[in-house]
Amino acid sequence: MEQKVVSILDDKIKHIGSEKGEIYLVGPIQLPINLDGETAIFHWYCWLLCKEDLTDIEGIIHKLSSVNLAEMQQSSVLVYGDFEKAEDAYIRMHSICHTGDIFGSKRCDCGFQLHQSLKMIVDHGTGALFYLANHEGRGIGLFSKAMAYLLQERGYDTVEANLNLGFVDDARNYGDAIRVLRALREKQVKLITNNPKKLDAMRSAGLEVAGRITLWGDVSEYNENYLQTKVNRSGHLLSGCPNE
Ligand SMILES: Nc1nc2c(ncn2[C@@H]2O[C@H](COP(=O)(O)OP(=O)(O)OP(=O)(O)O)[C@@H](O)[C@H]2O)c(=O)[nH]1
Repeated sequence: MEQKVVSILDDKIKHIGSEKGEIYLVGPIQLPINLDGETAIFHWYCWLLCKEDLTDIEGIIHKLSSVNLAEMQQSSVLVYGDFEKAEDAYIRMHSICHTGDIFGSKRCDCGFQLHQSLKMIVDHGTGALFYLANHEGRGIGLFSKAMAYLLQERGYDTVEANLNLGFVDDARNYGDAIRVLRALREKQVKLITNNPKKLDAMRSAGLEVAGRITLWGDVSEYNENYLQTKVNRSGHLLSGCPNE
């Protein structure tokens, strides 16, 4: 392996080790993002979860070519502003949504929330958006979400559909994201969410959450039931909703 390659990458990989498994965090990488015609410069990091300690950058590179990472999803985080030192920072823990984020589906509000939370972070001046790749369908996976959608088309609500397919309503875990957050910032954060369970998950993991910022919008005939179910069955808080 070329020494030059090693020296380019060496100080761009952070090892976050614990008995819960190894995390390798690569970055920052400059990412100019188009937000309604304005370009905002974010710093992007991606992380890899690993059972074994790969010791050094050469060990990591060696491993990469022998595992098929494209068959697995990796999570990442977009950081804006002086994230480590600023007193006040916004955090969005965004669960991957293939249909809403990529295709722009209006059956949910995910695409809107992704875009809007990046804008909120930029307007605020400092923050980070965690894009959590193992959260599809609230943790049930894309194929199961497609089956859940079919049940929803026949009258089941989001929660019932998950339960009838043998899942819990919400199978998401924030453990790795919190470990990465801690490596990037130790000070308190404010969470962009309508979901009190996310707040509980952060707080019970020992994170100092100083407040919650609501994020409602893009209500349409296509996602009315979905949003209503969030409030009626999943405990999402309506405070701050424009139609409250
Ligand atoms: N199982 C299931 N998951 C869905 C459905 N629609 C969207 N999702 C997933 O829901 C996740 C987003 O979670 P939500 O419950 O909408 O919102 P939240 O993250 O709990 O709360 P907020 O922080 O307020 O957005 C994404 O992973 C989507 O893929 C659905 O109909 N069924």
